[in-house]
Amino acid sequence: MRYLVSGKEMKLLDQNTSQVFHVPELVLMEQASMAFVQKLLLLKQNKLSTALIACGSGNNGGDGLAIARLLREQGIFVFVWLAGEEEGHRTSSSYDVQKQICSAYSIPVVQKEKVSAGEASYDVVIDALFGTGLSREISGELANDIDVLNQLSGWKVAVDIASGICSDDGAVLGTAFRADDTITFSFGKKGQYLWPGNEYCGKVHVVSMGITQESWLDHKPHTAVLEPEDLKKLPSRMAHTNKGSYGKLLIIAGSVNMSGAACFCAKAAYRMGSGLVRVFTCEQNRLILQTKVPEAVLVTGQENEEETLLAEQLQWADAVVFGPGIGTGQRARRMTSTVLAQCRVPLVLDADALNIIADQPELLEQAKTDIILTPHPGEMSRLTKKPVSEILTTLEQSAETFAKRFHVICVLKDFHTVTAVSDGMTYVNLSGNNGMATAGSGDVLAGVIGSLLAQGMKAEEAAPLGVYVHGLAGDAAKEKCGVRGMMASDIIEGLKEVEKS
Ligand SMILES: NC(=O)C1=CN([C@@H]2O[C@H](COP(=O)(O)OP(=O)(O)OC[C@H]3O[C@@H](n4cnc5c(N)ncnc54)[C@H](O)[C@@H]3O)[C@@H](O)[C@H]2O)[C@@H](O)CC1
Ligand SMILES: [K+]
Repeated sequence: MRYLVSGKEMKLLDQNTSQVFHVPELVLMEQASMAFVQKLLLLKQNKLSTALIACGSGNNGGDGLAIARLLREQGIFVFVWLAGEEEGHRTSSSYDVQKQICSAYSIPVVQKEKVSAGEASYDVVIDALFGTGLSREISGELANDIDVLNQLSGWKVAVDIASGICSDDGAVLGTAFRADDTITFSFGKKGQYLWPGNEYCGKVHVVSMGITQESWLDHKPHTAVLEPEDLKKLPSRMAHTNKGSYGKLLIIAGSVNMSGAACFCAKAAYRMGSGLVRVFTCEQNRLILQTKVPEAVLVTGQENEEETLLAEQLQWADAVVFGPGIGTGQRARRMTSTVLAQCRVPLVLDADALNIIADQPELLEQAKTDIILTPHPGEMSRLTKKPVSEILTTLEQSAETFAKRFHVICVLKDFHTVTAVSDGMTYVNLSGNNGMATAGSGDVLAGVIGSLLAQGMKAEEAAPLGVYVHGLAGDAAKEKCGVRGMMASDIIEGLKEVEKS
């Protein structure tokens, strides 16, 4: 697991490193610039001969000037564009020092007219206009400067973060540099991974520059990303075990004409390691389920006995998934009330269950168990009565607010799904790909998380780990069938590969 930080947190880390550990700002700047250059050369395998470095007037610009000097040492023809100064902005003291050094080494400075005329081309265009200090919309000439940079040909690389992207939430403040790669210092910044910032920052590379975990002091980071080493947290398999050792999962899913959701969910749960899965569904789905997932035990009942049967099944289970394909009719509404009132084991609420709860979110307050909700932005919009556009641009905040308000775990699904758990941690998921935007993908996720819960994982661990594993399964599916042809069943097959990774 590694942490992601906001701009404010990065400033705090910076201050603590300078004030408590006595590392001067210029030392950090030098280390950052050296790490940047090392990574840059590694990425292009030393095949660079010309570079343009656009510098703002703060410390991001100071980095840019130091990078110019270090690239020159490597025999690269560098040109710096002092865009911040040209626009009359106040310079930082470290920027002033770096500029003096650049002048002493006669590093060539180009003016805007020359850059915008496109007279010269550069192998790499480096953006050092703004970093984590960006605090308001970019306007006027500086906005135009960014447009000029975006129109240049060549490889585009941002120093720390693409200028114009808010480090906290990924918003575009006015306009933004479009980077192919971003080389960032010490910790990933949240805005590099949240939409739309992720599209502007390109591939993000975190390099070390001398700020360590010790600089957190008493402050606790609260946003994290899971990594391959976190797979060690998956429930272990013991030698002398049987199917009962790996949890009893109840999946309440499917309705007339909706059998697929139950199939995907149950199959995914078995592929995730469950020993026993029961599917509570309607009688019409018997044939298809018994053909597609013969391993699952089916429970169906007549309308007059369904409530009693459901209550019995809730008693049997170690964990429950409720919602995929149940519809939003009277039967589904009755079941929602029963499940929320009577379930005493960890519960995943997905799909139609979320649409029903959207009409009565207070039902969540009555529940007496750990609840994980897995809405996509459309379902979240119905749950919160906020437009989808707002949910998409405030993904982390939306998940966190909902989790806190209802004391639940909120898995807000998107390209980079955000999971807010009730203890205050939030996870941004980086596994997965756009091939997973396909029908049934959400049912697979619900089955994966449900399976981990039934195997005894705590809800606050099962939710982010399930999301991560689901993404890895999607990545394995991409290897086999690409993104266009990927179907939910391929993601289920991909689950088999995760263990090997
Ligand atoms: N955190 C650290 O410890 C280190 C940070 N370094 C660099 O320093 C950067 C942060 O530097 P700064 O805090 O000086 O900030 P920036 O260089 O990102 O921005 C410069 C200044 O521009 C002003 N500004 C903000 N928004 C503006 C807007 N829309 N239009 C015009 N002016 C605006 C602000 O006063 C801000 O301080 C990092 O991104 C990184 O590149 C490195 O030098 C290494 C050490
Ligand atoms: K930048």
